[in-house]
Amino acid sequence: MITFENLTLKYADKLAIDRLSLTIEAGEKVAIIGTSGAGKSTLLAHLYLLLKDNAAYCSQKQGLVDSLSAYHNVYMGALARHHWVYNLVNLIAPFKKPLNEINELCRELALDFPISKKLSTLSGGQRQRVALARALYQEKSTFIGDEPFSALDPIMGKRLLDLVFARHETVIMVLHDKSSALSYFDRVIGLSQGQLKLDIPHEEINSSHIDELYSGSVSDLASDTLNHA
Ligand SMILES: Nc1ncnc2c1ncn2[C@@H]1O[C@H](COP(=O)(O)OP(=O)(O)OP(=O)(O)O)[C@@H](O)[C@H]1O
Repeated sequence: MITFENLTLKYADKLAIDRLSLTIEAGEKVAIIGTSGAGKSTLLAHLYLLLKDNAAYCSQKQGLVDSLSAYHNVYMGALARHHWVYNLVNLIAPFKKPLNEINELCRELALDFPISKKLSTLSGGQRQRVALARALYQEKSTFIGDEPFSALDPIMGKRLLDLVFARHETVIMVLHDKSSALSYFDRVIGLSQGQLKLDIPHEEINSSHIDELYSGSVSDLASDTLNHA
């Protein structure tokens, strides 16, 4: 589905991704882990650029509009599916079909308040779920998420992970939750200082691989695990 070799990405002089080669096949569920500043968000944003037509992207920045309702923020996920006149009328007087669909989606995400509520009045966890609802409402085959459950409790996070997996063929997600990375994903990729240090399939990964990546003692691991790449 996507492949690149020796990818290098910089912000001015700051190296963020360092000669990274990667292939991700359609249907894979890939977790991306690594310490803060390792280059995870930069890699994810690049993957989204490459997969844009078929992917929904839930970024850390969210890009929600505070002055609009939860309904309209979620509806933004469907803007590209409709004529601009339909979108404009729906902005002023929402149509029944998207209202019902978004009500149902918000119910699944445990957003138990009226969807007419303004974004500016929501909590961090509620905003994160509105951003997730907008991504789900895009109905794309690939989900790209940058810590999309970071503000949620673990039970809610796992419930929403199930939902994301059920609705997307391919999932590529940055997350810090070790147990989810180990138990849910087909493959775990680890970055350190912009370099690919781990690439291990589900059957072979264990928590010590992740601990070593986070403790910085991953250099020996790299040569073993990258054979799977
Ligand atoms: N807009 C920017 N301008 C300059 N440097 C940046 C910018 N965004 C990120 N960086 C730098 O690029 C490197 C990679 O950043 P990135 O956000 O991809 O890391 P990350 O692994 O996602 O971190 P975190 O877990 O904290 O979100 C870091 O050293 C960061 O300081």
